[in-house]
Amino acid sequence: MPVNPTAATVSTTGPVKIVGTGLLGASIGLALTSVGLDVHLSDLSPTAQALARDLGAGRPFTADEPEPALVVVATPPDVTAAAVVAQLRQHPGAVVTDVASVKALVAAQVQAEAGGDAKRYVGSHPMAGRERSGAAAADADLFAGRPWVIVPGEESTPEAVRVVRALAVDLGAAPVTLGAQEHDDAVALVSHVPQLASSLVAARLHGAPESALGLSGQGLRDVTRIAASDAQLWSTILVGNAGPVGRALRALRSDVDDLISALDRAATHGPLTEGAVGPLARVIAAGNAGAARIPGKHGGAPNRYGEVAVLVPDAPGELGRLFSEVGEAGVNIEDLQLEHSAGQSVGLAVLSVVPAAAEPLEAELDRRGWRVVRR
Ligand SMILES: NC(=O)C1=CN([C@@H]2O[C@H](COP(=O)(O)OP(=O)(O)OC[C@H]3O[C@@H](n4cnc5c(N)ncnc54)[C@H](O)[C@@H]3O)[C@@H](O)[C@H]2O)C=CC1
Ligand SMILES: O=C(O)C(=O)Cc1ccc(O)cc1
Repeated sequence: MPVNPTAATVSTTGPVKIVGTGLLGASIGLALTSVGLDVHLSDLSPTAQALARDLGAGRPFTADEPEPALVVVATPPDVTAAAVVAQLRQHPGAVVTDVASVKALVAAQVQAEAGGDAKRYVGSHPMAGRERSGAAAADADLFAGRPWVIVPGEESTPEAVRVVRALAVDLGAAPVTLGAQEHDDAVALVSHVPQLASSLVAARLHGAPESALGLSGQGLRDVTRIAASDAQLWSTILVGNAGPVGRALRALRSDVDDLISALDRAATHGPLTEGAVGPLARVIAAGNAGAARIPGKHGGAPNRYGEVAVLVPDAPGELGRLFSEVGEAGVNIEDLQLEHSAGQSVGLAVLSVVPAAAEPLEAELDRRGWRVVRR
């Protein structure tokens, strides 16, 4: 589904230079080249740059290129401020933004080192990504419908802010303006602690017996999806937001301590002992209330795609047959997830389709004898 705007509707003017051509840089490059903008790529790793080029995210930056109007720095957070300052110096006519997941540290370093050039810098952070790094995982539609935080510096000009907001809008995102500290506190809660929670739960599975792992279901898969994230990138993000993440983790630890006390009471004195059930139920109920506040879940903003889950027999050709029948029903598969438990004779294919196609497709697959799972 084309979710990016056409060349006629974009207000970003090129050339756009992208420094750091991994997941984020290449995704931005793909989206911008798809609407006809001139995109120049630059990466410390020649191979990362060549891969982004080969995927169609732009062409390598060379010294004879026309000056960029906009530079997007998409490097890991620990080198982002230095890269921003270098780009401000190298391109005196360009607006420079970055997409790092931490903002206060980057803003402070840019302000300290860029001097008068800081007026052309505006920080930003698209709240979109994946648990995979590198250009190979890039997607032009990555930002569609996602918030994109704009963090103007103390000295940013209104024009520089306008240019960065326009980039977010042109990539299909919804710009949200926040201060650097406000941003860092928010992402500690909605992104950085969830990453750690996922990693902590998944880490407990290391060394678990196969017989236990064989019982894994969707709940465990949901909680551990982002445990596959890149360890080096995430360590850099977490130390870059150490204060807010540490505070949020302490609050979590206090809740965990309450749970352990209640469980210890139940383990020692029996499940019905006074003070055992209450704290456990309170945590689950508080979790219900918290989860209900996440936009996009439980009647919030609509998801980008509808999902149709179908049980597929574990036999040669069955998945192919499902794809052909979805095609015959006139529905395009936008994305696919396969869930398969060891030793089971069926797998679950979760097809992402445009929302309006989900229900009719379920009905059609039912009619054709497929076992549709309504979740
Ligand atoms: N991965 C995600 O889901 C998200 C990441 N971000 C932020 O985007 C930035 C990039 O992350 P990813 O694209 O995931 O990482 P990535 O690892 O896929 O790509 C980073 C690229 O930067 C290059 N690089 C490193 N140092 C450089 C330097 N000094 N100059 C030029 N290139 C350099 C690397 O060679 C690599 O190709 C990070 O700051 C991250 O916090 C923001 C939103 C989501
Ligand atoms: O995969 C997910 O669910 C994410 O939330 C991706 C993500 C990772 C890092 C960020 O700084 C922003 C977004």
